[in-house]
Amino acid sequence: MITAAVAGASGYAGAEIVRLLLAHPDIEVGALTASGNAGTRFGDLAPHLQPVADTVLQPTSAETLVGHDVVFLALPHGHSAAIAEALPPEVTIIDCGADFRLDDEQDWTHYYDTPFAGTWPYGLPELVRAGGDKHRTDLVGARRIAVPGCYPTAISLALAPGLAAGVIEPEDIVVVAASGSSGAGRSTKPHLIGAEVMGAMSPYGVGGGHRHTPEIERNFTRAAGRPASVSFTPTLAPMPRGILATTTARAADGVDAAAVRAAWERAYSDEPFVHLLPEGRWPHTGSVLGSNLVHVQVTLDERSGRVVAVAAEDNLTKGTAGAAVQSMNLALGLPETTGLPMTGVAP
Ligand SMILES: NC(=O)C1=CN([C@@H]2O[C@H](COP(=O)(O)OP(=O)(O)OC[C@H]3O[C@@H](n4cnc5c(N)ncnc54)[C@H](OP(=O)(O)O)[C@@H]3O)[C@@H](O)[C@H]2O)C=CC1
Ligand SMILES: CC(=O)N[C@@H](CCC(=O)OP(=O)(O)O)C(=O)O
Repeated sequence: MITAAVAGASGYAGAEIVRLLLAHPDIEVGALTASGNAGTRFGDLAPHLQPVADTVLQPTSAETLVGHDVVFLALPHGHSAAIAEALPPEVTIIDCGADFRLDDEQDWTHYYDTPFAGTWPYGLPELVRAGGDKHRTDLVGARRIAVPGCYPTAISLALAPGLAAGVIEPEDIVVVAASGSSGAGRSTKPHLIGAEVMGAMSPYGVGGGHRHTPEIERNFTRAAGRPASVSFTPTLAPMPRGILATTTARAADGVDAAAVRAAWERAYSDEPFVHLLPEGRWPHTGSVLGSNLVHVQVTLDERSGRVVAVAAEDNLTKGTAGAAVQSMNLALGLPETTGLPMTGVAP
């Protein structure tokens, strides 16, 4: 058996990793850690995870994590580098935080308030690059992996096939995405209190202010093979889980609807977790909840000359914990789909 520890198990992302690991046939769940909740019985915070309900949360430190084959970090950003440095190089570390996602130090410094820690392979196996190669190749055998942000997963998977195929232009991309409130984590924030969220929607990070903007732009630049620019507006939706990302980009000259469809089919026909819906069907967050799937649809709006691609995911599953476990499978040489839910929980 392969042993795995989860740092930050008391949070939403960490608990979702535990849920997936409990269904993984090759993994034995070891230490679960927290910060202020250290010393608490895990079942008091995550009563849905009965098999480990009596596990007591330990403090988050290299001492409590060492000795496991795999360590998942689901901590606020800025806390991963010190822990990673203190663990032996042979331990597989999967970081769900932002610390190792970006490769441009200036971008990091602009959007985050901690020192730049470096760049690890990016845990989005299905994301295509210019030339057709996918990020999967970076993850096989890797010992350090950075899981993408939840918005960049849905947004990048929605539009990258068109950029890699040259059927859309990389400048002037517009993205509006709605997220359930679990995307913000478990700690109470005034704008996330039930009465503020229920029955209402609102944008935030408007005007290029959201920290996922450079991550999305970097992914699109890699897909296009030339600089991409994105206007990204996130919105908060009155639901616990799920992201619906609507992306649009200018169609390249002379491109028709068949060429657009063919680009997305080529990118995703062999992907177990990215499902291009039949023509005319549009993604719905309720259909992917609890699963590691991303549903995608694309069309050419001939009137505006823009391609519209929409993706739906569960922010906590494919948007975080599922990507973490899928990346772990690749890192350890296990079949990529092992232990990952292919079915959702609708309605
Ligand atoms: N929620 C989501 O959809 C996604 C989250 N992520 C990333 O995953 C990470 C965790 O997010 P999420 O689970 O949502 O957040 P939560 O707020 O739900 O959980 C945060 C976790 O970190 C622990 N923690 C808090 N402060 C510290 C500290 N100073 N040192 C060590 N541990 C600390 C908390 O412990 P305690 O409970 O004891 O306070 C808790 O276990 C973040 O980096 C986030 O960006 C990535 C993609 C999507
Ligand atoms: C609804 C909501 O608040 N969502 C979070 C994104 C969650 C995520 O992916 O966060 P990390 O980049 O921190 O890993 C936000 O917009 O900040």
